[in-house]
Amino acid sequence: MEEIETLRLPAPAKLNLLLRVVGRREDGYHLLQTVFQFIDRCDWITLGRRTDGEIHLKTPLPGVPPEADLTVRAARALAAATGTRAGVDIGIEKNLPMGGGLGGGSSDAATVLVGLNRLWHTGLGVEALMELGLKLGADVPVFVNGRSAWAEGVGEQLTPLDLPEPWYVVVVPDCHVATRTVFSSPNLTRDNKPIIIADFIAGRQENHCLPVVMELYPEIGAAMDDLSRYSEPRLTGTGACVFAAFADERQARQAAVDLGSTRSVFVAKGENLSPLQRALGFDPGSRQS
Ligand SMILES: C[C@@](CO)(OP(=O)(O)O)[C@H](O)COP(=O)(O)OP(=O)(O)OC[C@H]1O[C@@H](n2ccc(N)nc2=O)[C@H](O)[C@@H]1O
Ligand SMILES: Nc1ncnc2c1ncn2[C@@H]1O[C@H](COP(=O)(O)OP(=O)(O)O)[C@@H](O)[C@H]1O
Repeated sequence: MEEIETLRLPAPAKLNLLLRVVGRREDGYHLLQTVFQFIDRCDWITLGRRTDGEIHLKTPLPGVPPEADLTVRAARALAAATGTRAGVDIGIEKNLPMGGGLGGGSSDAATVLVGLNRLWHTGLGVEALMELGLKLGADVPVFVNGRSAWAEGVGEQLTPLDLPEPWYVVVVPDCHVATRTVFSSPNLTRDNKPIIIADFIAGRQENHCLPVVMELYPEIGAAMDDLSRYSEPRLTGTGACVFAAFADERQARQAAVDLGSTRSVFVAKGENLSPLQRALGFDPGSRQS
């Protein structure tokens, strides 16, 4: 069988369709209830095999030292866990705004874990990859698993959900939100009562970070006001991006054209199977990686 030398794979964005803060762990991390859905807007990751054991980032991102980049950290984590002597050249085509609440960094890391596990023949199962990913960021496991999900804990306790797959208009406000800033605000309500999945299915879609985010970043409230002229606006994660769902692609595209005269905006389709797993030909329901 011919050896694969290079893989080029998508790293999709996620939206948080709900984000609730229901407590705090001893280490200060917040306990969440959230719903993740993927969208077909993606970064693209290229992985080229090296035989010298080096892990090299060919396309460093502005403001992110290569050793801090989540793709490099993911590759190092997989190498350390498996003891492989293989190396890799990593390329990132960045389409997702950084600090946008779309999970781009976490998704890049997940794509490296899943892609390199294949390129390097390291043979870890999906659970082991999710566990490695969790050490890199709370959002990495859902991108490794690749199914829309209800999540609890810090986002690692996943229950796959079969959701409607609407069109989304996503507005990218002109500001970056540091997740840490939002979670360290004294004004964040941290003791909300937990709900159950059926409550979400019945229509709950609040984001408990929204009041703090609107107070710290007025630009995000302004973007929500603009989007609310077309459909009900929501915040993804701790922001900055806001989004609204449309049943119809034409309406979504028309809203994006209107908003696009003054704002950075894109249209994307909700997807319950991640574009990464689709690209790798994973059978939904199969646990093979
Ligand atoms: C809020 C969510 C929802 O999907 O997404 P984003 O808005 O960042 O995309 C995630 O849980 C983001 O998880 P993760 O990607 O691990 O967050 P990081 O940026 O590493 O977190 C930065 C800091 O925020 C605080 N933090 C983060 C997550 C959490 N559940 N509780 C916290 O208190 C911690 O102080 C942490 O050191
Ligand atoms: N490959 C990467 N892509 C994006 N951000 C990265 C990456 N590696 C490290 N980071 C750091 O992670 C931070 C959060 O990135 P990102 O995942 O895009 O935002 P969010 O968590 O708001 O969805 C960035 O501001 C950056 O400093």
